[in-house]
Amino acid sequence: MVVGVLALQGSFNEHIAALRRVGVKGIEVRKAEQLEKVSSLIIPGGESTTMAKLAHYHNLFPALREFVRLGKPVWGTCAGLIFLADKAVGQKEGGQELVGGLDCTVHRNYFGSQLQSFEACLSVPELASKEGGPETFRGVFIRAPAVLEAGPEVKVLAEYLTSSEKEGGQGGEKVIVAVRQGNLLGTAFHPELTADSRWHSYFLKMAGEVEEGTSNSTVTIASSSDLSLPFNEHTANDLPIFE
Ligand SMILES: NC(=O)CC[C@H](N)C(=O)O
Repeated sequence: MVVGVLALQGSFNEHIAALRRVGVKGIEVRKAEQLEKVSSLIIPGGESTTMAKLAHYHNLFPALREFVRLGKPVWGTCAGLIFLADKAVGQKEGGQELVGGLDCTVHRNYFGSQLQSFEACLSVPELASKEGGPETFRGVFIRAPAVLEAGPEVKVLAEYLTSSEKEGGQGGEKVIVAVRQGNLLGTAFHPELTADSRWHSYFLKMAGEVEEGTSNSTVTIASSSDLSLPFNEHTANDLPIFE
């Protein structure tokens, strides 16, 4: 399986490295014709406004929309989630172009500025292995978006309980941070910045099922030896800066 990774801006190298760790080749996609060579696509985190400008410049939007429309598997992380949403709020003046397809409204910077970046332990039942592996996942949130509204076809895979007012919202509020709608997967955080490759395995399994035509919204994750690896030691101060 060859997975395309949109390589206009942001953490595309980290996704390619994460794919390599699970034994899959990821190839950089910058042009519409390169999309024809891949069966699934990851849209990385970064800065969605900049990425949208670059995608527009390279005339990629029609091909990306067609890719989604054809039912090919696409995973958007952070800025990539914003790209996939049908609607985004909190955009810069004049708005920004979206690929769409995911029946969601996202807030671009729900958790605040770069300084409000954080890590949090999330409960993700879909990531638990059959053998009873953990369902918890350490999410790295960098100036992260959140899903404000999700349509009936959207399955919520993870929520985050805000604990204080400075993280946005009123505190003690549940916000949606991971979703799946058929062939589309969206995470508000950055699994490619951790050593835990279960989200990449989840996407590959999902992509395999979409290709075989046996897709439903449930994917079984095999237990992964990667779980014993330590997480990368990111702190809010040494996280990559995405403007
Ligand atoms: N880490 C990220 O991808 C941040 C996304 C950012 N909030 C945006 O609007 O693009």
